Amino acid sequence: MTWSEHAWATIEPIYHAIIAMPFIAELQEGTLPIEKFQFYMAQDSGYLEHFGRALALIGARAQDTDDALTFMRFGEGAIVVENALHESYFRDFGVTERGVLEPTCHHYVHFLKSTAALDPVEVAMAAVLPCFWIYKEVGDHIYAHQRASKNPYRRWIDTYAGEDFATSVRQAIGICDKVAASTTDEMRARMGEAFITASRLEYQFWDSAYRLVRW
Ligand SMILES: Cc1ncc(CN)c(N)n1
Repeated sequence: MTWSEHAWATIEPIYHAIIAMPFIAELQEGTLPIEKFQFYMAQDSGYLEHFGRALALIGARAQDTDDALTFMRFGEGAIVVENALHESYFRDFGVTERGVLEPTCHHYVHFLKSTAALDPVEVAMAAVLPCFWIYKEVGDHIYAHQRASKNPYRRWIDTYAGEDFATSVRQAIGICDKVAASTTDEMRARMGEAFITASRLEYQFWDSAYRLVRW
């Protein structure tokens, strides 16, 4: 079993809890109240900026230059491509400003940035993996189960169910498996812990958007 297969098996209950969340079910049906999606969008815009910074930092710290380049490109993608996407979502969904990072987003981005800066780079790579992998699985799940012919959230769903994103996800998983294969059991366990923490925070991110949790 590869490191990533084992890691995914450990977060399977979290993933199932995520796809059972009202936020995801209502996104899929197109019935999610607009203010919950607006809250999510505004927080996610802040998230993506800091996620991009964390990815660039991991790129700078990666041992292998190909991996460094891949992570720098991930960072560019998060900041440039996804923020541009969010600008158009802001217009389409009537979000006027990003606002402050609310508690869950604040905690999540600071977990990612401190891990990227201070923990071994393998652990940092594992910490950002759920941001790729869970979104891919959730995007595929929603895409496969959607029934509404006119879903206002269709473009969002298509982004994460698309082939471009799938390619990045495969690359991120591949790099984690490669670095895991050449490190110690202790480091693999630390990678697993970081993967679980970020997966929990993915759950919290959607949950707090559904409940509109503010400071
Ligand atoms: C909170 C969060 N996590 C992950 C992704 C996907 N890059 C995202 N847009 N937002």
